[in-house]
Amino acid sequence: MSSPALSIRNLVRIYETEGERLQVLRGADLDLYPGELVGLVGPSGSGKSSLLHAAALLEKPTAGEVIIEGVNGLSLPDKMRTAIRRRQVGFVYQFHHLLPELDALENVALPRRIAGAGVKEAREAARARLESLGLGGRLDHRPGQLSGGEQQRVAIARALVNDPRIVLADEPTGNLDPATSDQVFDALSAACRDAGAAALVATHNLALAKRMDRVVTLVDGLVEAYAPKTA
Ligand SMILES: Nc1ncnc2c1ncn2[C@@H]1O[C@H](COP(=O)(O)OP(=O)(O)OP(=O)(O)O)[C@@H](O)[C@H]1O
Repeated sequence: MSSPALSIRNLVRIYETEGERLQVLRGADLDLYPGELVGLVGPSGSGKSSLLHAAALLEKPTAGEVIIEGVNGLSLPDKMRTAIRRRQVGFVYQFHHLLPELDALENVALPRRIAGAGVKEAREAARARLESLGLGGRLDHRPGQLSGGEQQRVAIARALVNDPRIVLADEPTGNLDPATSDQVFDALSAACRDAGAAALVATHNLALAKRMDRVVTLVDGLVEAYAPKTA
């Protein structure tokens, strides 16, 4: 078997607010392999977003390791950690987080520009991603001129524009009606498979989760193989 695209080791996340101490992750471990699509489920408040944000190197957990390309990203100086995050990790949020004043092409090209590409290369990469997601006719539309499903597909294109090895998605269809949710999920899984990226997708939608290659669940701050409850 190939080596994992992402390994999470002994991840601990404690939130301390006004004297209150909440331990959300208690030593979570997870390996994510290239090309696989993994569902992350668990009750509201179980720590799915906390795990994804730590895995994306967006937030520093209390303890643990996030190993990408064989390196623990959490042990790196800020600049190097940011560089790995930009190059290797794509993130899709529940709400698209697109910049309202930029059109679809500019929104998708932006992370590629930030990663160092020239204007032409970034626009070409953005165009290719948007076209493969069925948005070739929407390149110059701003987010406010797009439907909810289209906005999420633009957000998926943006997450993939730097050809990351890892895609992390936090309830990417949670804000959509069931039919659109299915379409956006299909677009996300096809885009990840085409790119050979490993994907971890948090969802409350068990029907969607079961369409992934495997499902893991957060139980008492630990990652476990998903075991559906039997009646
Ligand atoms: N910055 C923070 N400060 C304090 N507590 C926080 C913070 N972020 C999250 N929490 C708490 O940590 C717990 C886990 O939150 P998290 O968002 O990771 O769960 P989740 O499984 O993604 O939930 P949901 O399914 O509702 O999105 C929750 O009880 C939440 O209130």
